[in-house]
Amino acid sequence: MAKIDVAIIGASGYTGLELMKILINHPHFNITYIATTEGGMKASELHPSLLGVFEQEVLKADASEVAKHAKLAFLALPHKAAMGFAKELLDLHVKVVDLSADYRLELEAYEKHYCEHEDKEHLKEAVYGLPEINRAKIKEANLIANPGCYPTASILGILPFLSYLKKDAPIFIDAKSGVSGAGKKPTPTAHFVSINENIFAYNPLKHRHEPEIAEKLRLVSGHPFEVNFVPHLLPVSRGMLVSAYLQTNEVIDAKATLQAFYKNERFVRIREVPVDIKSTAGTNFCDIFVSQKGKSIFVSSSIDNLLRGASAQAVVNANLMCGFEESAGIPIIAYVP
Ligand SMILES: NC(=O)C1=CN([C@@H]2O[C@H](COP(=O)(O)OP(=O)(O)OC[C@H]3O[C@@H](n4cnc5c(N)ncnc54)[C@H](OP(=O)(O)O)[C@@H]3O)[C@@H](O)[C@H]2O)C=CC1
Ligand SMILES: CC(=O)N[C@@H](CCC(=O)OP(=O)(O)O)C(=O)O
Repeated sequence: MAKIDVAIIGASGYTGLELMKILINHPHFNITYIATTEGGMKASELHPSLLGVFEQEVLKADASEVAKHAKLAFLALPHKAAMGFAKELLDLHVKVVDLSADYRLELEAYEKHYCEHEDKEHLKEAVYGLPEINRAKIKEANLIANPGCYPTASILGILPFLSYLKKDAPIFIDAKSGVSGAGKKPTPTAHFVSINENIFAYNPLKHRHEPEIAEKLRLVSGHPFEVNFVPHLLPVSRGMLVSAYLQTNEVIDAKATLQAFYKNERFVRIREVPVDIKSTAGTNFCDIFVSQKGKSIFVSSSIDNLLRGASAQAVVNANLMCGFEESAGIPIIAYVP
């Protein structure tokens, strides 16, 4: 089978590196174009870990050049920078998997929580790339809005219980992320001295992922659940642990419900003991554990923020868009110990 040529824009960042690591060995994709804002170096100069492994030239990002070299492009750019580029690529008939938040939300919510949208036309056709809820649509899509890392872990944990939830009870989500979730640009909170042997909440009840989680739960359930979301920064490089506290209408068998819901899903694993971040680090798995006391449910999920939360999920989406096996080239062996 002929390989499909793909581009990575934003190759200098953390998710750009993870995309390269997955795509270098992918059975059906060929990296033909990689770019940063300025270009002019080799991939191994951007990321010394690629020395002797992947020496491709990094170019200055240019949409018309992408269209000459690739059928599909991964955008690993910050919000706002991504939509300008995506618009150009889509007009040139290049399929796009956008890792940023630019196409994830309905217009009104996006403009309330981010900025004015510069590509309202394509926003209408974007498909939210969480395969467990949108697999059929992803297969037909030209533009994928790859989900945020916190929303991926949160939605996957809550989804099996949505139809049993008490409609007037708020959903509480306590989330913790490794520092790579903030991207490679150093910030005061990500400084070694601030984060080492420390833990703290940030943007409690006003993080931009709260509306993303609420919107997707509403679209699946038809009910506007109140979502209360509090993220924390963990003193680790990668990994994400999300715990949700739920109330059901009736007493259900939570574990049986969870198992039945995900029985055919390759990248969701149901754990018998509370989940941990090391068992999913380096993989596309979302591990989920559930415990209950009558109608009160504790559901906890773990993902690698850079992989299931970004780059590996992006490649799963590209696999589906191109008619390949969903799991082709997707990492499944965790970085343990
Ligand atoms: N890190 C994570 O865990 C997750 C990240 N995401 C999303 O994926 C996208 C990429 O994230 P990540 O790789 O972590 O980010 P990084 O900050 O590590 O990398 C982003 C890259 O984009 C390039 N860039 C291009 N235009 C701009 C600009 N205007 N301002 C700043 N940088 C620019 C920069 O490289 P250069 O200037 O060299 O071109 C930079 O290396 C983001 O939208 C992020 O929100 C989503 C889920 C999880
Ligand atoms: C630890 C940390 O800072 N995490 C980021 C979210 C991760 C991410 O990149 O999500 P988006 O794709 O929506 O930007 C944050 O809280 O903003």
